[in-house]
Amino acid sequence: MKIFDYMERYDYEQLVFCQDENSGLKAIIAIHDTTLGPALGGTRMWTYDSEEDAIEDALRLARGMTYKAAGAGLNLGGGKAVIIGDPRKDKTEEMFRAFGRYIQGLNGRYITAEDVGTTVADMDTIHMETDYVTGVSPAFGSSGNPSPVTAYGVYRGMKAAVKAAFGNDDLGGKTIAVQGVGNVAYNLCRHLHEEGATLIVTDINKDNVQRAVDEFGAKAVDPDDIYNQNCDIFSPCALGAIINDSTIPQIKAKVIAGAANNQLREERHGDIIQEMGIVYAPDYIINAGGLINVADELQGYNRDRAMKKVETIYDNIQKVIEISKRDHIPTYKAADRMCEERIASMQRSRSMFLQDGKHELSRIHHK
Ligand SMILES: NC(=O)c1ccc[n+]([C@@H]2O[C@H](COP(=O)([O-])OP(=O)(O)OC[C@H]3O[C@@H](n4cnc5c(N)ncnc54)[C@H](O)[C@@H]3O)[C@@H](O)[C@H]2O)c1
Ligand SMILES: CC(C)C[C@H](N)C(=O)O
Repeated sequence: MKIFDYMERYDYEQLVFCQDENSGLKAIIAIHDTTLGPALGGTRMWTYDSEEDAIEDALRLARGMTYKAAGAGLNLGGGKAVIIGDPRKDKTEEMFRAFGRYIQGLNGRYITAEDVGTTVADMDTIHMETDYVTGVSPAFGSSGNPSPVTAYGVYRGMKAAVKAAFGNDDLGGKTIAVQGVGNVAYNLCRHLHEEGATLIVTDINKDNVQRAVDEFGAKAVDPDDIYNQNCDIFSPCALGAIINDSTIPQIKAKVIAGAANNQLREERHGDIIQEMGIVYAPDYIINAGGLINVADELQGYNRDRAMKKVETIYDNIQKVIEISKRDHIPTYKAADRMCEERIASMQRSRSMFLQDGKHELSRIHHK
């Protein structure tokens, strides 16, 4: 991979490599765009096959966060971090504290939170070294685990997409195939089950599957069989790039709405599913609930205020679908357009000089 070529193509600001021999930390922090504010995005811990895979994941996820924050109406930029390692075996206090010190060194350009493979306890450890971390334990006045809030946002966004596809937003009686029933999807399944949906689930983790079977009466299928299920909605809630050349021909659902980041392997896959008449709820719009929730910590966390903002995901999905119809473009392009327009217009307004500008880090700096 030619790193500068890649960074130039999507206009990345910064890529930081963190190495600490003592703790074994090998991490990458990618900052995509800070036009709207400091870059906020989670830290993923994963056993990457190669360093190149880890760099690419950090870069792709960081760019997604720029769009996620812009689409959700937040004054935040996009960034993401990855730690190379097995979250079940390789975590230590030294590692996360070393990582926290690297974040502190960026002096607020990047703020972290949870992602796949990291937990509230990890954020608490990072918090020993830096204030630039969210999703910390409620005991610190923070918002805690973002996953249930992400799940609620996905549930609301799914209803908006279902309304566009079926004429009303009732999920009762709908069959929903859920890929991955981890932190977010477990909570999502609870909302769907409560509304009377029939669930089909899969996961590579057998305990997670069993929990969904036991608690929500879900039907379990093998991971490779989730795409071709007879269902109304396909909900990808595991990892990215699962909408691709080999899965698309199998999909029978009328709606794709799930929590996973970077669901389209390539943009052209978004064009293909649009042509098939599938309503695709763009990932970074529908899964913004966790970001909205942790971002609220920067103002002094208020759960009611955060949840009110999470409700707007329903409206945002509707807005994207309207733009898609108006401009005759797929929903993923409509979402990009909506977010890019906001960033560009804020960029223009920020060129105006203010002697002492207010920004998102005021809370931290005025402590
Ligand atoms: N946690 C959040 O608040 C949040 C917010 C926005 C987006 N997301 C995204 O949502 C997705 C899920 O996040 P999470 O926090 O629930 O993670 P998680 O690790 O708790 O859950 C993911 C689940 O997917 C399963 N899985 C992995 N590969 C699979 C495969 N090939 N087939 C089937 N199952 C597979 C895992 O075993 C796990 O149970 C991720 O893509 C994450 O980036 C999460
Ligand atoms: C809680 C968020 C800041 C991070 C989350 N993992 C996301 O991708 O949106």
